[in-house]
Amino acid sequence: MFIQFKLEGCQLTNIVELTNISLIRENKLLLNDISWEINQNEHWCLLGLNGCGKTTLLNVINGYIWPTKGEATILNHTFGATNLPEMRKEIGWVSSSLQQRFPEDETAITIVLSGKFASIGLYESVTQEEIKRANQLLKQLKCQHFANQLYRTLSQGERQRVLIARALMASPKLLILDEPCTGLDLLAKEQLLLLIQQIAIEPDGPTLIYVTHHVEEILSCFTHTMLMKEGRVFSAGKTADLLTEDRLSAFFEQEVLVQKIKDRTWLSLKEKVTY
Ligand SMILES: Nc1ncnc2c1ncn2[C@@H]1O[C@H](COP(=O)(O)OP(=O)(O)OP(=O)(O)O)[C@@H](O)[C@H]1O
Repeated sequence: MFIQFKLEGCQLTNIVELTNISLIRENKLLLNDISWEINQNEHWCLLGLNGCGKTTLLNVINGYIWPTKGEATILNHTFGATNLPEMRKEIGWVSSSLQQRFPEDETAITIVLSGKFASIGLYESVTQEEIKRANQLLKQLKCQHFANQLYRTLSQGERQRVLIARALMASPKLLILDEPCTGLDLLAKEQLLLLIQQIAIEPDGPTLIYVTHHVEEILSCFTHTMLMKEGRVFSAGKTADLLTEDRLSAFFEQEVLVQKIKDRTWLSLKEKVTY
């Protein structure tokens, strides 16, 4: 078994339930009537071009941005009638923007331990049990050899793995991975994807939302995919039904060639890019 997860508390219905979410900022419609349902036993990939609203949507799911219209229920917490900080403890979030926010002088293991309290920096005392779990997570994410190294001295790939260990520290029910492969070389990226695949197939592991620009990062564990475009849902459903030449050509508004190699989908343009 990769990592032992404990899902505690009441039985969940849906993991994410967004109904007709719209968001207006500075007279711009950033999210346009988005409905999205994520059930247990599903893992989703969110694919979209730059600026289509992916990060904005994740901020709505985490309760950091309040939608202008629509309803959101995340892990049984209905916005407007819930304690958002409590809800956030059940959500792990890894993004490269988070990488810059940690104190310079903290070690990898301290960063992982802070995940228990969903804090940037460790301000609470920790138990031996928690230290044991942090070490176990570091080991399972292949980071044990730099557990006591200063976080600021780690490479980008090493930091991403530490941040995933941190996100898992509180046994989240939902784990959001926002472009975790940004800046990684080919091997570091494939190693990280392998670890993500292992987390996804854990029987009691968290539901995953994986955000990317790159179709080839959509692993076989991602049962469902949402294609997002200009603040809207372009298509959503079973991954196998979405990653077709017709659908992706319509999505990119450009003829694409789809190649399936070893459970992964690779895209290239049939013609030169058009503007
Ligand atoms: N507070 C704001 N006011 C006005 N426009 C905003 C605001 N926040 C975001 N935007 C705009 O909303 C759009 C969506 O931004 P968002 O960061 O969600 O995109 P994204 O899909 O995550 O992009 P990327 O893949 O490049 O990270 C962008 O055009 C951005 O400029």
